[in-house]
Amino acid sequence: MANRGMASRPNGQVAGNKMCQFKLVLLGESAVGKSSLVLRFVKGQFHEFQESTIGAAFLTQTVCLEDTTVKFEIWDTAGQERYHSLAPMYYRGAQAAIVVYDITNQDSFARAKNWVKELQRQANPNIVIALAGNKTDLANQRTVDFEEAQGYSEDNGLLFMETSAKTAMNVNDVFLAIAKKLPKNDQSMQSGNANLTVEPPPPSRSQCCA
Ligand SMILES: Nc1nc2c(ncn2[C@@H]2O[C@H](COP(=O)(O)OP(=O)(O)OP(=O)(O)O)[C@@H](O)[C@H]2O)c(=O)[nH]1
Repeated sequence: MANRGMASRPNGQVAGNKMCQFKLVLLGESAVGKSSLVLRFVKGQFHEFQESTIGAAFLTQTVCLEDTTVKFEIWDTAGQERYHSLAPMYYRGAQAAIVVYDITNQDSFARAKNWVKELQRQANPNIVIALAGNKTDLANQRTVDFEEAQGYSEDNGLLFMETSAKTAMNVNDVFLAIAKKLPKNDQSMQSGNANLTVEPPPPSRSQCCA
């Protein structure tokens, strides 16, 4: 999805564009589709039998805005309860988070609200949070109202979208909306010919630019 129709460098940066790098974390109950959303966004793929994440997974993807290339360093966390205590390592220092629930599972919505609370208390105070109601392709099994989640998001200053990793609905759009909302200040930008090497950073790294 990145750089379509534009001259790009090997690191995904568009020539002449400013480069900006952000750490983004995905949180949410197990099996809501966090890994599937990342796989769709990064590789354009979907697996019906996606394996449950152990610990966390790291991937990167770039998004091109008008004059800025935004590189996301994505930490896909494991949703199983036994990994809960690891989560702060991944959300600390993150500039963005996607909290995911499954629209067919009320419990996962309640869990998502708890993640939002935890982020608001313990993460970077300026963190951009998006709430994603995933599996909209299963709308006939819906148990979480769109309006309820939208109202909750408005009350809590969150971006909100319903998504489907299976059909790709709104997947790129969530990341794009986050990229647009993130502050592009001097600290997060590099000029056009910057040559970034991106290695999996330690989870506690807090600055967005190499
Ligand atoms: N129908 C449908 N199934 C989905 C969607 N997204 C994910 N799934 C399925 O839901 C299951 C769980 O997906 P994962 O991506 O592994 O979920 P996860 O939140 O990363 O789970 P953990 O790694 O355990 O935290 C898999 O069988 C996926 O194929 C979707 O949008 N629609």
